[in-house]
Amino acid sequence: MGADELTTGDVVEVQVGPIAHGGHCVARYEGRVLFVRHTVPGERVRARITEGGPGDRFLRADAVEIVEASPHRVPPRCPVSGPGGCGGCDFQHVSTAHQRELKGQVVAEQLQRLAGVEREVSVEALGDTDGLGYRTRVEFAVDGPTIGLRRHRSHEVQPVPGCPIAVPEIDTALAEARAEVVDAPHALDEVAALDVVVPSGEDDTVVVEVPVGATTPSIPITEEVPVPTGSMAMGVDARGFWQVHRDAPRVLVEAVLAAARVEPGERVLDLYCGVGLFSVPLAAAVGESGQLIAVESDGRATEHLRDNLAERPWALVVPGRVDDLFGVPRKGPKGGRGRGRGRAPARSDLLPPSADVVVLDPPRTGAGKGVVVALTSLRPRRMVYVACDPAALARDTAYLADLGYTLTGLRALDAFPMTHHVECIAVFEPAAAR
Ligand SMILES: C[S@@+](CC[C@H](N)C(=O)[O-])C[C@H]1O[C@@H](n2cnc3c(N)ncnc32)[C@H](O)[C@@H]1O
Repeated sequence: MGADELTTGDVVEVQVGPIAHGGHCVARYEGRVLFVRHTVPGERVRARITEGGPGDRFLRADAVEIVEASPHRVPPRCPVSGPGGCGGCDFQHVSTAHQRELKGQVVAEQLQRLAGVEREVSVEALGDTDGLGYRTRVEFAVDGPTIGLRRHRSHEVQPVPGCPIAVPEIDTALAEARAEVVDAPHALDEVAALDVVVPSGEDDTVVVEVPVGATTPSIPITEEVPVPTGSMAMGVDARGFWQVHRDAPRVLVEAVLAAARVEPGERVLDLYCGVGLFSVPLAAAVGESGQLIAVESDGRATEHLRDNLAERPWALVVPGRVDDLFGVPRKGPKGGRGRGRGRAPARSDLLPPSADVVVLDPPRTGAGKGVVVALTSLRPRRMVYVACDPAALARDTAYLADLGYTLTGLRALDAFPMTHHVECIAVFEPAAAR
């Protein structure tokens, strides 16, 4: 079969090359690039094309037969994780130690390619190393009486017997929901998803029924996070943003505090702060002679943030989008006259003219050039950038370098075992100050 004619459904034998960002490996078939899932670098596999055809820049494929296996291949711990199955995990077939090596290679490759930074990256396990039983939140998709998880790049629902990467309480809740549907087959007809949450600060599992075409009720819960001074109880919505790995809140707080090296009396910005996982301990670190400014755009998260910071009146909550508050124009839709085109909005007076330390934890898209420019204009002595997407981090690392801020520290945490996701904590300092 000629490479130019390859199309969805065809099966070809390929030698698998390096890991790429996104949970797949790169392979070539007569020069054409294939992104192959369910394989490991170095393997020889038969791969079925799952997306793409003649004229496409690359094709997506699943390894459906392993001709020569990698020594890092292990039997998947989940029966529905293979080709065509649940799209939640990318690396069930890879030893957890090698998963971390692969993620380290991806972070290093992104930094090298997008920012010209040469650095070996080793990814740290969070607590246990088997990569199972860690998720405290799972949103199950519902399709009529079927409860499951979405297939890869699809809306189809794959029924699941349970979720081995979730804490056991989640499987118990799933079994109860299933039993209910057996008794009443139409019970979930108006339900789009079941969001199951196991809050660390409460005894009971919370199951949120997400209705079809209607607003989901907001259900406040309490998370309890061990911190150096004891424990902090934080209010958050059951469906609001919260770190999914049961150990991630504690480990991330420790890592951010260690990276920020905040002194009493300093002014610290915590941007994209959610309900204040970092804001609360940072406010404690600056003390009442200092100032903590916490910025978050989500309305419900901001309400929780105010409550969570209530005992620290030197902490200022600024509701709104970081880009808007800094007067950074938003990008419009491609080629269109999108919102934000034209004159930039004015910078908000709520933001200070300078800061000692900036902590930022933006969503997957990263901060972007405009925000990075605004942050460097505050002349912080340190920026701590928490990133869930290594490509966005690498792109922003390049912008920061152009503006005189060098990457001086990096930790990568395996906060999402079995998936390709990785959490990075990067430290940037002014080049001249080093
Ligand atoms: C990755 S979460 C981090 C939250 C917090 N640091 C934590 O670990 O719990 C990113 C947060 O940024 C908020 N967000 C997204 N875009 C934003 C924007 N443009 N400006 C301000 N906040 C934003 C989201 O609502 C979310 O709470």
